[in-house]
Amino acid sequence: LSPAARFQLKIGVYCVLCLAASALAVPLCLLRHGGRTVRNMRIIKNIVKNFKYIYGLRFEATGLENFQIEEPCVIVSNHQSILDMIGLMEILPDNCVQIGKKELLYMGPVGLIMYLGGVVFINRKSTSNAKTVMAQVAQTMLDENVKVWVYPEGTRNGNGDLLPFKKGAFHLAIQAQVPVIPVVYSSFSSFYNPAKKLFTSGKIRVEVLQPIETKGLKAEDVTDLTERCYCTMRETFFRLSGMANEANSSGQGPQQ
Ligand SMILES: CCCCC/C=C\C/C=C\CCCCCCCC(=O)SCCNC(=O)CCNC(=O)[C@H](O)C(C)(C)COP(=O)(O)OP(=O)(O)OC[C@H]1O[C@@H](n2cnc3c(N)ncnc32)[C@H](O)[C@@H]1OP(=O)(O)O
Ligand SMILES: CCCCCCCC/C=C\CCCCCCCC(=O)OC[C@@H](O)COP(=O)(O)O
Repeated sequence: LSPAARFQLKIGVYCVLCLAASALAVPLCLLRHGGRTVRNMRIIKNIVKNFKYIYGLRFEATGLENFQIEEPCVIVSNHQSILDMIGLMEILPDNCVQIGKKELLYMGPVGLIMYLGGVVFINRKSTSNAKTVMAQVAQTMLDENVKVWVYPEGTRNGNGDLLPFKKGAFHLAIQAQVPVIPVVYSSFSSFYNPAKKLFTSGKIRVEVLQPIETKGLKAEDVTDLTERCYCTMRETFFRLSGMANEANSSGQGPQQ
């Protein structure tokens, strides 16, 4: 097989795996919990945690103790690829839902299992709709003691840097007055690069950073909080990826 064909095959197998595992997990979740609840995430996590063995991926996680807080929080992490879902499930704390684009809901069993796991779907093309949904999430996370995982770049980005952050996650944290916990995954580029049709086994370093408190912060502090988080995560990304010098280059660019 050519490298391109091998790459396509591995991605194809990943999609089939996700579809098949979701089709298996749907009845398990329905039988165990009867419907849509964050408790289904445990079932999903236990299944997805095995995917890494198929692809020879190894995770080295540090700072997991930073998840051990009683209150809800907003977890923000970098987003490089559809493979991030494996890294997400590797360290996902209990009672944690993700924010996802609404298009994911239409991926057959994969959409259904995300729905059953409590994923909150937003319409990225409508800021006002996304804001309304996020405001409801702020209330729910307090009422039900739920953590929320957001990809603040708002889209996948495998170019070896972080995209400027969108502000939704930080509005959410300030509205709910809960801490932000940044999580950074090292660059996949040494083992996964769609442009070069590269997809081999590899090691991913992941660091859960210390919570950033938001108590007392107001809407006008969102930009500053976003920038602080971005700078810390970008520095950590370069350090974990062995690209320490890059951290001194450009900072948080204009919002997209
Ligand atoms: C068993 C086997 C299973 C197999 C596998 C299957 C499933 C596994 C199960 C679960 C895994 C789920 C994994 C899900 C992954 C999902 C990944 C994604 O989909 S990423 C894409 C979606 N997510 C996001 O987009 C989040 C990040 N985006 C944002 O936060 C955005 O801010 C936004 C809320 C979407 C709005 O977008 P916009 O482009 O308009 O952003 P800006 O940030 O520039 O904001 C514009 C303007 O509005 C103000 N603003 C923003 N948000 C708010 C708010 N909540 N309240 C008030 N104001 C807000 C912002 O400040 C800007 O104004 P200003 O410039 O004046 O400051
Ligand atoms: C009957 C319908 C059949 C549909 C077939 C769908 C086949 C695809 C099956 C499995 C794919 C597994 C996806 C795992 C979920 C990962 C979520 C994810 O990473 O979404 C990307 C999103 O964050 C950002 O999207 P963009 O980068 O803006 O784009």
